[in-house]
Amino acid sequence: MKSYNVCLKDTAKTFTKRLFYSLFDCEQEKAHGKYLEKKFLKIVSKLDVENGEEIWKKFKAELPEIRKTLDLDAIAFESNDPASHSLEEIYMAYPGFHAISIYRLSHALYELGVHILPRMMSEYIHGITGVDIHPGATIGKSFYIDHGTGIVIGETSIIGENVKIYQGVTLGGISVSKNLASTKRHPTIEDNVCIYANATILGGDIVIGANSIIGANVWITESVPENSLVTYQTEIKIRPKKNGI
Ligand SMILES: CC(=O)OC[C@H](N)C(=O)O
Repeated sequence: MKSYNVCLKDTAKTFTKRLFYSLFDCEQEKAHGKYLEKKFLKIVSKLDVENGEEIWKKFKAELPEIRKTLDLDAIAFESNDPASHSLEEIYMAYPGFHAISIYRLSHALYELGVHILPRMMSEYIHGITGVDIHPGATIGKSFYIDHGTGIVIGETSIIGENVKIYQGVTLGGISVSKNLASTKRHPTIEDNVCIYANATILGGDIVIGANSIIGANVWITESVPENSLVTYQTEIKIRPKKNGI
């Protein structure tokens, strides 16, 4: 029987947690720098990834740029959410910001050709926040997720700059079949689009044009031109209660 090194899940969890801490906290960076390298090399060698040391060097060199991009995300959170009181609150308490942080770190590793560790990192943050962003997705600058929970962003999604999404949004595939593995299966969202709660947007050819607003609960399987407002009509009846009902 083949054995799988599943206890690496714990190692990947601690690695991801400390990587996040050290990205934003200089003291933590000093405390964990060596630890992170050691754990990274341990994980990738157990996962049969070649050139671990070279990958770590390249990844480390990308961290300052990732930090700058995340600082822009944090500003997007603070300037879009009327419920936030400071930038510090975003770093300390926002699940959406935690999720985009781990996504940007995992995406960098994915782009360096590492596959299982980035997926373990995204599953770690998925477990904490309910936000499931595949490390292969492409997400532009100043991305804002409000009320991050129940969100799914598929592997081949492409998201432009200044995009805002709310809880329950799915950017998914219209059909799921193994032979679609190397095709674009998930939508493209252009710059400045806002997608409200529980909208489901499906299909690799689907483009949501720039500056559009996608209303809550819509189900979209066709492209939307720039500057559109897409809403879902439902009929709600309100009447006085009769005999207690
Ligand atoms: C998000 C989504 O469409 O998932 C379905 C499948 N895992 C795929 O990547 O196509």
